[in-house]
Amino acid sequence: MDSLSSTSYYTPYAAAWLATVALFLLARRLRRSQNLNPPPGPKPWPIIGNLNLIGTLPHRSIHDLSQQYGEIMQLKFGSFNVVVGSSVEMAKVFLKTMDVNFACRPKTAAGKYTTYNYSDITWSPYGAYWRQARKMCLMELFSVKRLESYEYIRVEETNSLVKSIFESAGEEIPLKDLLSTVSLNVISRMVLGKRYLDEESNSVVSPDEFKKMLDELFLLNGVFNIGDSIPWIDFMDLQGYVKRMKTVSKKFDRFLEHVLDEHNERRKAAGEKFEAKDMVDLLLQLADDPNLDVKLERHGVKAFTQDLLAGGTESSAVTVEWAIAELLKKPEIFQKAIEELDRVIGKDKWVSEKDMPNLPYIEAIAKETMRLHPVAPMLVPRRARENCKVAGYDITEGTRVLVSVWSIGRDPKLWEKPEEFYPERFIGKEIDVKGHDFELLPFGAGRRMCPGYSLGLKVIESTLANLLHGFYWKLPKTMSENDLNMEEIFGLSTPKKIPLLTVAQPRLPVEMYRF
Ligand code: HEM
Repeated sequence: MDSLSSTSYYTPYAAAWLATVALFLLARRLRRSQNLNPPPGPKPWPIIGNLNLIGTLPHRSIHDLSQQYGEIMQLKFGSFNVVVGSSVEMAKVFLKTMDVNFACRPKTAAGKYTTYNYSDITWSPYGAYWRQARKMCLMELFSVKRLESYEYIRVEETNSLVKSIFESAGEEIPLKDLLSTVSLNVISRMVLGKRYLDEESNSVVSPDEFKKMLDELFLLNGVFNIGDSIPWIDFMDLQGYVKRMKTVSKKFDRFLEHVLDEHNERRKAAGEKFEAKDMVDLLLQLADDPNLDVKLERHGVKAFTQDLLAGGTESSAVTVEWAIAELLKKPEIFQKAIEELDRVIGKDKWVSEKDMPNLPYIEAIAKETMRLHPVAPMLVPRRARENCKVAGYDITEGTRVLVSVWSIGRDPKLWEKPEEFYPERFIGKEIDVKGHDFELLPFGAGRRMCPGYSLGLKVIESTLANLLHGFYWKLPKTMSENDLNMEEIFGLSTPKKIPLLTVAQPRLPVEMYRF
């Protein structure tokens, strides 16, 4: 009784006290924001901020704005500050000097609904769970030894790509479809232990359906979902994206449950003699490890597996499709590539991964493609963990940070005739794509840099080299170089808007295509 009466006695005082504290904090925040010196940027509208300035290709809208406001600018997306760095100097600050402050990701609907509530690698916040995930990538999943041990898979799958192109010689080929089949097969065999998605195998999802699921996942992870910027209208799901996220994530879950069950059954049956042969085996073993700093739960294993499948499939196929499209516009580059391949490899051999250091022109084509068509034109968004100053400007905690590698790749101060596809610009230059040279960052840099970059690079370079070695490439008869549409669509990756149709003719002796 006593306690009840004392509670009611104190309630008005507590409410008044709370209101005073809230007012004090609000006033302090206001005072502080008035004293801040934010990066330059367009004046935001109430509620929407600057969202009215962002078109269907956000990287292009943001590039145009940065031409006006400079190498560091601040936009407002709904109620969130978004800072964009679009020069080598700014990329260095965000991804190197102050990387630790920007190594977090914003909370987005995509992270919540498509990756088991941020349990994957890409969307998990900076902290012990994410650090452990990166350690697993470095030590286990993408170690040099592990990648080498899977080389035979990459060779077999490239051979089967070459064979299927050979069988369609002279016909119009939708190249990206074939390329994503190869990368899906490579990654599926490395991660899941087999081509789960063979037409014949009894998979719960058909290969076509799975590719559609991956496209949808990539798109939804990159779209500008209004609810992420204006949280109080999130529940309305005005663009219908959240509904689509929930649908695609249900489909993935059904598939991943099936994969994990099969792997666990095999593990149980093998008992003590069990040996991990693919990445899911490794992840399940890690999930059983009592010494892990942070427990890896079943949904974590599913989220990591999905990240590996998605990261490994789409990006390399998109890049190789862009490379061939650029070459079809400039046939003289084909000629130079062929000269190098004939001289270094010869017509009686296919290109192996070990040959790549001897093929500087092919490497240059790959780099030039990634300069003009980076898969993630503004990387994956980061989030400021604390207030800080960059270039004399104040960046407040929670600000979303984009690094426009798309703008850096087109910066006339760095590249002569930046819009021109000109692989020669890399010949004799020590610029690599591994996060050291900030003028070319297709995989990002720093703590959040792509953990799969060496696998991605191997797949891109050797697929491209063998496609150029094995075939002459032409546009369909009804098309000229000027008809070739080079527009892109925006998502987490940036593929060609209109998939490339092309015609291949074998270039090597017929017996070379019998595997
Ligand atoms: C052409 C190939 C690839 C390209 C261009 C690419 C590009 C990128 C980029 C730009 C990022 C964001 C980096 C940042 O925020 O600074 C990233 C992150 C990531 N990539 Fe890749 N990637 C490729 C291949 C792969 C492969 C093969 C895998 C795995 C099998 C993979 C898995 C990931 C993961 C898990 C992250 C998130 C890392 C984190 O947030 O800590 N990627 N990738």
